[in-house]
Amino acid sequence: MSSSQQISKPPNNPRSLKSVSEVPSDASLARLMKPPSSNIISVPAQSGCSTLQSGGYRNKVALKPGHSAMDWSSLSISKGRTGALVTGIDKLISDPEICKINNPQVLMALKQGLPAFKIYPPLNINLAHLKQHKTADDCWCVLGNKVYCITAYLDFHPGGVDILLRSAAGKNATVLFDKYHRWVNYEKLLEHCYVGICIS
Ligand code: HEM
Repeated sequence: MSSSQQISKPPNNPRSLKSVSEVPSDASLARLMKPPSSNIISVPAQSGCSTLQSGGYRNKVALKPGHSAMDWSSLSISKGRTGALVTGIDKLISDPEICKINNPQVLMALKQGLPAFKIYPPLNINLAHLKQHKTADDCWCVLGNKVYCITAYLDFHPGGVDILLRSAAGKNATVLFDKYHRWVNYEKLLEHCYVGICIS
């Protein structure tokens, strides 16, 4: 075989033999591809989520300027890290029942200004005490078995302040939280608002 014949020999790849018009377009290729369903974890529908109501209706509220998810993230990192987003600590320290159910060293750390989310072992908080934090300027709730102060988060909540004051303030909000948005990572979102463990 001469060197010129070698150069003109068509390559082995059969696709390169087709004319441009024979090569399937992206859309027709996509039709031929195996559906990706085998890679997708099946997630049950969220019946309580307003996003799934007919017509794509969403129950989100218009947040005030400066109250986006990004703003919350900055606030949480700046102020939250110092413990400044947790309200009502004075009430906690002066509650005799709380003093009884907590290790004195844990309470001392709190009195000395250590942010609650940094305290280990975490503070124990009973339901009677939780109920004392149910107003817009001092609002706590339970998610899972964890107590969070959501006072600063109220105005950042995409579902609005009212629903939180009605259904979460001073209460265990786990069932409703999961009903509306099980996918929201509250442990991350409220990381610096963590107060302690709820003991019943
Ligand atoms: C207490 C901690 C809570 C946090 C950190 C939180 C966080 C969030 C976030 C991040 C969203 C946006 C979700 C998305 O776009 O996919 C949202 C939406 C919403 N939340 Fe909450 N939430 C909390 C509690 C609750 C509770 C207790 C209720 C109900 C009683 C509720 C009702 C709603 C509603 C109605 C929406 C709008 C959903 C939509 O229309 O798609 N939230 N919340």
